[in-house]
Amino acid sequence: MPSLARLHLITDTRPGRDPLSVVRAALTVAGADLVVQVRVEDSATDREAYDLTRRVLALCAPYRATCLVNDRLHVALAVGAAGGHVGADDLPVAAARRVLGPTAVLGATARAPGTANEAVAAGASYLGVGPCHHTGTKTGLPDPIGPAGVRAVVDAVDVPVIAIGGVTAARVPALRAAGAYGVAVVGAVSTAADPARATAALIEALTC
Ligand SMILES: Cc1ncc(COP(=O)(O)OP(=O)(O)O)c(N)n1
Ligand SMILES: Cc1ncsc1CCOP(=O)(O)O
Ligand SMILES: [Mg+2]
Repeated sequence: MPSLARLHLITDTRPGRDPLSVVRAALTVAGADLVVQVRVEDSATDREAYDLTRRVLALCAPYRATCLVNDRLHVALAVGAAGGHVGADDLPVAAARRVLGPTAVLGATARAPGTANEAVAAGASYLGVGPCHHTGTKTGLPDPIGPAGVRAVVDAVDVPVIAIGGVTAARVPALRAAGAYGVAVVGAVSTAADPARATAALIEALTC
């Protein structure tokens, strides 16, 4: 299995966004060094999620970039994506692992060492850890854990930690110093005036 890319771009499907053009731009810069996670609004139908994921997968394929699906693991299986990501409101990690099979990429959300350990024991192959900073992309989240919170999880597990929540290129060095393997972003790329340039800045920050 290829190693996990350090930059995870999560699709922004809020009204008025154009997730496919953002994914296209990011891929031209990052290529295989990108994970694209398809995340749709809870109100989206399975058919909408399926159609978007098929399109994202088609964009990723020529670059050999990894495509994951948030929450809806049946969609991941249906399109042949590399795996999925689950959190507290989704299938439990062990159940998600059974659904996806032993070799799929499976991410799980954690914000503390205890839940992080449980997720890894249940079969998570990476952890999404946060929110690290305040974010305008998702509401109802607990307080940000900052780089120190990331460090606490990193020290507890032996899988890659992907920091999420308010991540910008400027914030990457502190997160990497805290032991984060990589970062997941929505707004830093999708609301940028130039998503390709924003992707390049994140890649550069992650490679320093
Ligand atoms: C890489 C990564 N980390 C965390 C999340 C959040 O997942 P979850 O807690 O299930 O929340 P939703 O994204 O489903 O609203 C993620 N998607 N990706
Ligand atoms: C889905 C999710 N889970 C925790 S923060 C977040 C949103 C991250 O978006 P942004 O990169 O715009 O802060
Ligand atoms: Mg979820």
